Amino acid sequence: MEPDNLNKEQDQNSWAVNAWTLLSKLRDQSPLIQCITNFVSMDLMANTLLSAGASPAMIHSIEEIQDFTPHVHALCINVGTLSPAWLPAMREAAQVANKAGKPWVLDPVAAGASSFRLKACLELVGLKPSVIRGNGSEIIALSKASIGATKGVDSSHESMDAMEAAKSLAQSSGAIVAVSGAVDIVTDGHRVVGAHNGVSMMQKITATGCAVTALIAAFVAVDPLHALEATASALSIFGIAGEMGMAMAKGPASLRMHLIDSVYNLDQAAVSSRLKVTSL
Ligand SMILES: Nc1ncnc2c1ncn2[C@@H]1O[C@H](COP(=O)(O)OP(=O)(O)OP(=O)(O)O)[C@@H](O)[C@H]1O
Ligand SMILES: Cc1ncsc1CCO
Ligand SMILES: [Mg+2]
Repeated sequence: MEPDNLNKEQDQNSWAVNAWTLLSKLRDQSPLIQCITNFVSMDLMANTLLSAGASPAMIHSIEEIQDFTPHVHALCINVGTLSPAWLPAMREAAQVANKAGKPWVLDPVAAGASSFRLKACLELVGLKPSVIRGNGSEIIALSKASIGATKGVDSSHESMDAMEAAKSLAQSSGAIVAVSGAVDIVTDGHRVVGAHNGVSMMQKITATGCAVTALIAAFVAVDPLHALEATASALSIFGIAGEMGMAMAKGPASLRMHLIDSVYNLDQAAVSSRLKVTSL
């Protein structure tokens, strides 16, 4: 084998070993993940976390944050069905998590759909999330801080179109930025990796993006010092489960079921034979 190919194969192996190690840790440690999330995603998000081995808690009332948030292992904030009443709780949860040294992850759903939403997302970005995960259109809107014609919660961009936006958002915010799509991009503003697993039918199930953001929170909870690697691993694991689920599915509704089963049943052989992460 050419030395270049040998290096790539070793790289691939070490990503697969790392992703499997993190999933195993998650299953052993069952981190508690607080999710302040939209009404559409609550079910799929909680079930994705449970099937991966984490312990989800959809606790969003501002009255509970001071008591509860210091004890979680990570926090996921998702603005999908945002209304003014929810914002103070999101703000406070992010601040309490920061104070307690707990990682938190932001999903800026439909960031470019309205000025209210964009302003809220930019404020949350300023509260120092460890990771921001959005689709291409969301990351472009956040990075340019501008609203515009959008398809709402769906992306009108390929993830690759958002590469420069992702790098610049990572540099300005200090967060790891992930853009989901055919290739999931993960960057710290300098290094960029692509996670290639997944099937396009995952876009036809609402809240798969929200669910993978929560899964990222769970992976970062078990490896907070390596958020880029944890993020790429979570995206890869979810993508592999999508591929395996698709082999049994007849359409989006049955893929949803098989996706959750595949996250639950994932073994080392599937991770090491299927995982594909490359430098971009
Ligand atoms: N074309 C594609 N091929 C393979 N996998 C894809 C493709 N598009 C998206 N995915 C995968 O589907 C999942 C959801 O990504 P998507 O970009 O649709 O998120 P989203 O737009 O935020 O979704 P939602 O808002 O409904 O939660 C991710 O795991 C992503 O890797
Ligand atoms: C469809 C939808 N609308 C607001 S949030 C959400 C879930 C996918 O982001
Ligand atoms: Mg989304």
